Amino acid sequence: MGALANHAFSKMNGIGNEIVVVDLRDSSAAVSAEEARAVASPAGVPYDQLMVLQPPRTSGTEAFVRIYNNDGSEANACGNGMRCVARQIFEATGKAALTFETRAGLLNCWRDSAPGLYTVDMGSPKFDWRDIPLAEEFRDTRYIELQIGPIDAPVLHSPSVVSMGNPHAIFWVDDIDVYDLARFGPLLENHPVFPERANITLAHIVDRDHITMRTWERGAGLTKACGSAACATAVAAVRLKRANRIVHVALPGGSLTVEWRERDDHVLMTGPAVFEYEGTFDPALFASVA
Ligand SMILES: N[C@@H](CCC[C@H](N)C(=O)O)C(=O)O
Repeated sequence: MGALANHAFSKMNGIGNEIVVVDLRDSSAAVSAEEARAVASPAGVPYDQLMVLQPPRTSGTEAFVRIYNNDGSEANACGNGMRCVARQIFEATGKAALTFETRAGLLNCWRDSAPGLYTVDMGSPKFDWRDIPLAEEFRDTRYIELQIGPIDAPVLHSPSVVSMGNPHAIFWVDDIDVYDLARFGPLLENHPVFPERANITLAHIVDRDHITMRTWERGAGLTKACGSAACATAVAAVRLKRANRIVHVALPGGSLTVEWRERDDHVLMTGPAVFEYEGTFDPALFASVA
């Protein structure tokens, strides 16, 4: 039956990115890909990412957080989901700052001075083609040239690529709404140059302080917001010398502020985390899970 039957969950969102949080810190059970998919099934609780808190592995951390996309795949990083997890633990503990561990490493989170906003230190971006990863060598990842058959939109051939713990490709366009991202997204996500697939973003630089964007997420499809994509996009724009180190990023579900801090190379993402409802998983959801 697995780890989640009859277990409590919180449904939250980070600027419209649908997040389910499950606290399994008192258990040694792990969530399988099949269980994660069962939660996302029509009878379950719709989500883009399922954030599962497991017992801490490193002293000084609150939890090891495993992150599942709704196709059951696991991600190393999820900015919006981490703000939701942080809000839940801030409210439970009253602490002022928290450290979590993810497959992307240790992440520090704190409450912003503005009420209702939370900051996650997403760590350092990576640009080397081996770290993103790409299937072949590209010396300069500020732009790479993709060989793409069925896409006849030239701007969708030369993205910037960045790892923010997970792989991102950012396509710079004049208007983020004219391209059919639901059609191009899956083709680009699964392009052979991305051996671990990639999150696909269309972004427009409004001015040095403002970017608009929308994302087709690896493993989750079109979402209202992707926090790590906002960080990757801000960093890529700074690398191209087209944005300042602190930039406001507008996504379909709301806005984030992203700072790529010069002194330690870390990327700080600030935004809200909204609590929607809580519940208990119906065991019937997992009846066919091995
Ligand atoms: N929505 C997330 C990103 C979640 C993971 C992503 N789909 C991946 O597989 O890399 C965010 O807010 O960062």
